[in-house]
Amino acid sequence: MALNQSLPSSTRMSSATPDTAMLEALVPGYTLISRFFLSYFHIDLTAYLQYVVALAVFAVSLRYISKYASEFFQEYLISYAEIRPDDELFNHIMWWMSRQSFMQRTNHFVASVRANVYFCDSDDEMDGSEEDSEDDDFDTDDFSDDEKESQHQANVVSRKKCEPLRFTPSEGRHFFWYKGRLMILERQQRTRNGAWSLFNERLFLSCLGRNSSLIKELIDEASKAFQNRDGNKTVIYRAQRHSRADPFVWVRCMARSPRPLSTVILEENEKHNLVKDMKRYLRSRTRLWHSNRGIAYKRGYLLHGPPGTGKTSLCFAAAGELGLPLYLLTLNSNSLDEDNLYTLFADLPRKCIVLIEDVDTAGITHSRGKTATIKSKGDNAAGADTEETSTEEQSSADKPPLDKSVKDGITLSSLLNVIDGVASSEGRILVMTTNHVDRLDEALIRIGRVDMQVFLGYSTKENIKDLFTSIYMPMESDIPGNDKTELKTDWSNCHNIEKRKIKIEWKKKKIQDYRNHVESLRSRIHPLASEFASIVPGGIFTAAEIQGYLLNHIDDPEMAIKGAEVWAKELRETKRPREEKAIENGYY
Ligand SMILES: Nc1ncnc2c1ncn2[C@@H]1O[C@H](COP(=O)(O)OP(=O)(O)OP(=O)(O)O)[C@@H](O)[C@H]1O
Repeated sequence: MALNQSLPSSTRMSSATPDTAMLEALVPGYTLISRFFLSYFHIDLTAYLQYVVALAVFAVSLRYISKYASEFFQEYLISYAEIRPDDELFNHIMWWMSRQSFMQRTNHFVASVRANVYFCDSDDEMDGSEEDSEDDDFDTDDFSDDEKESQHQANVVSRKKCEPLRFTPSEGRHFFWYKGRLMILERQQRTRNGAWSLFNERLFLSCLGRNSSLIKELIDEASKAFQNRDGNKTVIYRAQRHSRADPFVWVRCMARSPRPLSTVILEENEKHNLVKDMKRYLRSRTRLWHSNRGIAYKRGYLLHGPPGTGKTSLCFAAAGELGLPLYLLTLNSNSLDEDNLYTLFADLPRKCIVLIEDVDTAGITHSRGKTATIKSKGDNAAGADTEETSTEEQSSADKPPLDKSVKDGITLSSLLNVIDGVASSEGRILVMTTNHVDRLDEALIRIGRVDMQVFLGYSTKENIKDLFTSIYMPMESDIPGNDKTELKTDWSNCHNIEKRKIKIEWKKKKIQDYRNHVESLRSRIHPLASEFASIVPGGIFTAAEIQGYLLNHIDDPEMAIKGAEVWAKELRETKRPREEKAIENGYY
């Protein structure tokens, strides 16, 4: 013992080597730490070896015990639900959370304005701000027109600056009470290669106890609340991806008030036949009829015609009329491949409209890529329509190819497989639009893939009259007092009862004046429409062009008529070279 004490410290250290080696294995860096203590504090950790070992063993076992205890706890004592970010439910929960009072009290949250993934379409709030603006118009009546205009502008600008703030739970655990029980929401985010990706997020909802009914109730409530705010609006989804590494998925982009079918001006028969056909297809007995006969339950439409003739508008109005969500898909992206397209179609709900706009510009016209053809033959071996495919290929081969035969992304073959292959999704309505129907491959528009074609052409005299009427004819909801705008006016800051009465009387008079103006406009609108149609030539302008002109004179139909001749002449001159070129190319 005395000998050991007289030895230099380095020798003492080396005599403890087997122990330190063991400690080094348990506590990496132990040797360095003990040397540090010895040289600077003159404390020999080896003297406390048994305590250090005990501590190390305790720390290691605690790690394991806590891991197993937490697993046991999660397995047997709590219920939890995982919500994946590629599921629409993720947005429902985040939106619902943002509305809960505990989000106002929490001290770690994500703050955002409307333009984010959960709140990209708070139409309800938008409507509110529009209503306010109408009140502004009434209240600024004492000013001159210029002052009124600049005050209105100032209001609009200030409203724009005041985007509503939304707070959602940030990464980590959040505790809150729901129906008297403690709930935990855990948001986990993992970055991929340093980049944030929505798809790497995970959301867990948990509560104490093995009964998960409360979590299900919460999810149900959040989902219903989210859907209820849409009311009868047409919800629009778009295929998009969050980063280059992610696949395309359907992302809800907005919910818009449905467009009345009557505001899409074209032959009455055409649009009613289209909607009637869609309605017939959606009946449950049609589904049964198809399944009894082994006929694929799907329906395709092609809307074609020059740009600005109402193809998209018609599709949107039909979605509103049928109460279906609209799924927008563009095939132009090089990174969209057959597998991804297939997944997108597989993810569609049972009843919806898929709109593929400008299908001719997707680089898949007239030509089935070599690789894709081989692929489609392979698919046919699995039971698809072999004979038909080969005849279609023959017909395609006869035509001069307009595009490269193979492109990155979607090939014609891929598209045909997805919309009409054996495993393609059933129940959806597919609408394709094009400006150049003659450029499309026959295979794409053959009966079965496209069951009805609707041509939307330049506006006829009758269409011009209808367009004029639909733009200037006041609607019931335009009249103040017929909707909630009048009731929403805030008189609360007007405490003087007499003054208040005067204000209300004043407002009533304003409304009456506006009603008189509307009545007078209503009685004049049809003769004005006929006059406008007699000036603007039929069969030359698109509805979009005419609408654009009329919107420039939105407050003054008489002025629109006055300037119509000059406008039509000038537009015709600018269009002439385009028309000639189009005729030369055989497009129209
Ligand atoms: N037939 C129509 N009836 C009423 N409005 C129309 C009509 N056609 C076009 N419009 C108006 O013109 C604008 C453009 O219409 P829309 O996008 O539906 O045309 P489109 O044929 O789909 O054009 P594109 O081929 O360029 O996609 C919209 O604001 C729409 O209100």
